[in-house]
Amino acid sequence: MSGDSELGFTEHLFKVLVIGDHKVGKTSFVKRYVKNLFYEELKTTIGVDFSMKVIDWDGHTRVRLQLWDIAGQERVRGLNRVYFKRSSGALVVYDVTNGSTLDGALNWKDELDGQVMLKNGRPIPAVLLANKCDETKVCRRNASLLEKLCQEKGFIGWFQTSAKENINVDEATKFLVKHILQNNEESVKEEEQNMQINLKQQSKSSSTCC
Ligand SMILES: Nc1nc2c(ncn2[C@@H]2O[C@H](COP(=O)(O)OP(=O)(O)OP(=O)(O)O)[C@@H](O)[C@H]2O)c(=O)[nH]1
Repeated sequence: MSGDSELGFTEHLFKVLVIGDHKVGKTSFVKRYVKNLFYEELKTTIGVDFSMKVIDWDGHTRVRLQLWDIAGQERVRGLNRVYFKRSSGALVVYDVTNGSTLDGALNWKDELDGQVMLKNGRPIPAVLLANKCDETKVCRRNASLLEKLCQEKGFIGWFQTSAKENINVDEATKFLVKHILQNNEESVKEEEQNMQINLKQQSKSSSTCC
């Protein structure tokens, strides 16, 4: 959703999903990003938690980011179709200390692509987050595996992150928002082009009429 504010800002409201398996650090990532806080102990998310962050992107663009932190268990419960609707992008999180959560992240990405897409049929931008990197850094071999997975699965990129140590939290989110804004610009252009084509066709058919 986009519009012009009275102050001359273009305002955008984007819904961003934060998805991944149980305990990989989704809520921690959001809390670090929005409030710059970290907790060693957190209650398990039930259903979905919402947070909002307002970003002054540049001198004339303001982005309201609505973050949907979806409980890891929700994939099992199959309620994602409801949560994924009208989302503009996704942060797909796994825990570097728990290898099976990478498979989980790839499954989340498959589900996402099966349920939501851009107007032009392409997948919505998604970034893969290798979280808890304060515990073990992603080694070079794993880095090339992640590159490969990103290409195969259509992630726009990956970051090693730590919600605990505040590593790459802003950077990864900014990277995603940049892509969302680009997609938004492209779809506005496509709509304008389609409108012009329609107008041309209408004026052609009215001039040849009778
Ligand atoms: N070392 C380390 N621990 C983390 C990090 N991020 C989260 N944790 C810890 O991991 C545990 C789970 O974090 P949550 O943020 O609740 O995970 P979640 O993915 O939201 O979990 P669900 O709500 O069950 O889906 C907590 O004990 C956090 O303190 C991190 O970057 N590094």
